Amino acid sequence: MSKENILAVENLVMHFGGIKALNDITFNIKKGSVSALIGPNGAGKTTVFNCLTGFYKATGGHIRLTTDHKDTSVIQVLGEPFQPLDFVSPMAFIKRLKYKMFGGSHLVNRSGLARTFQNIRLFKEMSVVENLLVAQHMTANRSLIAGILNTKAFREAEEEALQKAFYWLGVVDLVSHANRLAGELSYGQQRRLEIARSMCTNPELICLDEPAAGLNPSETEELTKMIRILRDQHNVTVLLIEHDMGMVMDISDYIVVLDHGQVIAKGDPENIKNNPKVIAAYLGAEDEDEVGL
Ligand SMILES: Nc1ncnc2c1ncn2[C@@H]1O[C@H](COP(=O)(O)OP(=O)(O)OP(=O)(O)O)[C@@H](O)[C@H]1O
Repeated sequence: MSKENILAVENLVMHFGGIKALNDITFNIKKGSVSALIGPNGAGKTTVFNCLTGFYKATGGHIRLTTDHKDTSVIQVLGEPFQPLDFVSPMAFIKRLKYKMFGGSHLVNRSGLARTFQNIRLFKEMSVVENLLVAQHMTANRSLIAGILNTKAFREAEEEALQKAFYWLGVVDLVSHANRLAGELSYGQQRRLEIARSMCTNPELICLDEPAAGLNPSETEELTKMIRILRDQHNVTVLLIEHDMGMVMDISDYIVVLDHGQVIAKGDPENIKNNPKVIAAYLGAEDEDEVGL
């Protein structure tokens, strides 16, 4: 894999019983890019995200995440099945067993990948700032004993977490809403809060599942600006699933198009706009004017 790629997906397969949701998906995502995964309903986009983030254990294939500090096989950290070699090498057996027992999506997040969901999944009964503090529990330097004794290190960790929460609230323009319940925010604000919450886990790659769904045009414009800020000022690579073609074409450096669980096209927006396979298969229309490309 090229050093420039933060993510390499190779021959990814996901079956649900007889349904072949993903059939041999291969694509790479370059570090520092904004890339989009598009395709018609049911093409397999969310299933790809679910395999990347550990919500599903892929049926086959490889997913390699290369961040500044780690080179991670996502499928391995999720606990892939025992392989013949494991029964020959005790070390390989122990390693596999460790991942099977303690692996999971938390390890994918620790490796530098975070996501948001198609349906907003905030803690709606908690305040805005509490949502961001919860997101930091894996990284914050805290222990039960330190909490009971209220040690200096504990207080410093609390202060740091609060500072980070307010930093990201500033980026997504929600500082003045910090103490409101998350469930009381407008839809657009909740979407921004979800992004801030993901950013509190220090990802190098963030996967956004339909971030513009339900937003009005001015909110979509704000979101587009924010995604650019993430890429340009925070060195974050962004991979998004989106049906708003205007936004996708405007913001993406690279686009992967899926249809019926297969990649039918990859390339820059100009390339994708003019690809007859995409126009016909993805949007089911011959005329690109009809489909907004
Ligand atoms: N947990 C599951 N069990 C069974 N089938 C599933 C499951 N998750 C997804 N599928 C199937 O996999 C296929 C791809 O679904 P997926 O949600 O990934 O599509 P999508 O491209 O994200 O669609 P949309 O744009 O509507 O969100 C569909 O046929 C879907 O019914």
